[in-house]
Amino acid sequence: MRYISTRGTAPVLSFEEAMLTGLARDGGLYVPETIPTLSKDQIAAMAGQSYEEVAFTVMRPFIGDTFTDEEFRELIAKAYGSFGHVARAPMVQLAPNHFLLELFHGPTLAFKDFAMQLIGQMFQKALGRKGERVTIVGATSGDTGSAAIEAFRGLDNVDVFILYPHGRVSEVQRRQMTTPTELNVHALAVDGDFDDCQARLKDMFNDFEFRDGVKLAGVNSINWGRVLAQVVYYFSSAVSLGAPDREVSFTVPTGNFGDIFAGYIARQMGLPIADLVVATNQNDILDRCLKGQGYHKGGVHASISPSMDIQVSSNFERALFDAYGRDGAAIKQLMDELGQGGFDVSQGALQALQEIYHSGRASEEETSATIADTLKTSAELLCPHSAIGVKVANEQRDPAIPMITLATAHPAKFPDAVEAATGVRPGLPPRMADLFDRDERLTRVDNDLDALKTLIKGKLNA
Ligand SMILES: Cc1ncc(COP(=O)(O)O)c(C=O)c1O
Ligand SMILES: N[C@@H](CCOP(=O)(O)O)C(=O)O
Repeated sequence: MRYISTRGTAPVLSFEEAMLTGLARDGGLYVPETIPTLSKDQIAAMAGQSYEEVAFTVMRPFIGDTFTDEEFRELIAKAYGSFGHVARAPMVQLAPNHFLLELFHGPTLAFKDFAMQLIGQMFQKALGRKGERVTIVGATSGDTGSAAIEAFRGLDNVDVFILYPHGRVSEVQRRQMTTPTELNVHALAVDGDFDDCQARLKDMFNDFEFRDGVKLAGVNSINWGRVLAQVVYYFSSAVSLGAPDREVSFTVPTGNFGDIFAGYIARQMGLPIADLVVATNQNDILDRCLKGQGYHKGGVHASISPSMDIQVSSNFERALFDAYGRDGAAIKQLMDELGQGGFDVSQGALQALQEIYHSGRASEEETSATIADTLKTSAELLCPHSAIGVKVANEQRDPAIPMITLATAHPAKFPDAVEAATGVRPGLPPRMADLFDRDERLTRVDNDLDALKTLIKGKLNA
């Protein structure tokens, strides 16, 4: 299996190389050269299997000879062993033919744990045998950072720096990043929004002297391994509702487009998915674009679903790459235009996108109302991101086709928004009960590439 860049001019890499490289050297994102498919029988055989067995079947064709089967099974087992639910990704029913896929039973209570726990294991194995050390820099609107710090804290071969927007993540998210005591992990509070953090991260990857000097690696969904691990729960949930003999649809609360893109990959692999619905908050650039209004940046507005406060949606580049017939030069041109403020999508590419993705948005009021309604009608306490999914799914779903809405975080990560909507303050699980008593360690830093590079180099040399 070989990996190519969405901008067409970076070296073609193996899975291991793509995983450890992060952003392609031409500024693009790595994608598999071809998408392997699973037969109907292979998908049907997943019924009744453990999450770990499904994970092995789904991911194995993508990893080439990076790990032996035995090694890969062991890494998967270690990754999901710490999850708080035996099913790993259980489902509950909200209404006839509407299901909620709970992706928040991992160690940091968000869907990011599914990929990050595995990436942590894969990095450790791959770097350990090469005898190499890398510097991971990540950008977060709250959940990627906490999941990455949890997955990599204390590991031998990595130093981790997480850039988060100062004052724009929930207190639980911030404390998950700032309270671990292991000295190889660092939380950096940037004076800016998430788009600024992600832009500075990509600047670092595009600064080859810095990149090569610190051996930069990435664990955002820039990294193909992140997307790959998220493909698995599309299979496990669809099969439990009757796939491959029955079609299902998915609604996905969306920001950086990694999670919904994983759904698209599942569909390309042969999973019968009728609709893939993108659900955004008031930062609705993706909804507007998919409705034919072009991709034009506005400001990022802080919301009660802070993890989705994103305008420059990194993985949309992967979706555009396929919609433009895998024309790397066309994608480079669009991304250059995005740097100047935005671009219009060609008619053919828009049609290709609309054949795959539907979309909707939820305002702040609609998000709160959905949290309250869902508690009343289904006794389910939603986080604001999941509520956006449920609101959009309710509007768009075909009652004849099972709809699976992804619940991307535990409500206790966003207690203020949930309490304001319902009067109920969700509590953290007992293992995190002392989160608010722990000391915090963070560094404030300007939204400035040189300041960040100096800070990171200084900490590495300390
Ligand atoms: C809780 C939560 N929901 C949804 C999203 C959106 O996921 P994606 O960025 O993969 O679109 C994120 C962050 O990315 C998140 O943290
Ligand atoms: N919502 C994310 C934003 C980063 O997304 P990623 O999937 O590219 O890591 C977060 O919580 O940080």
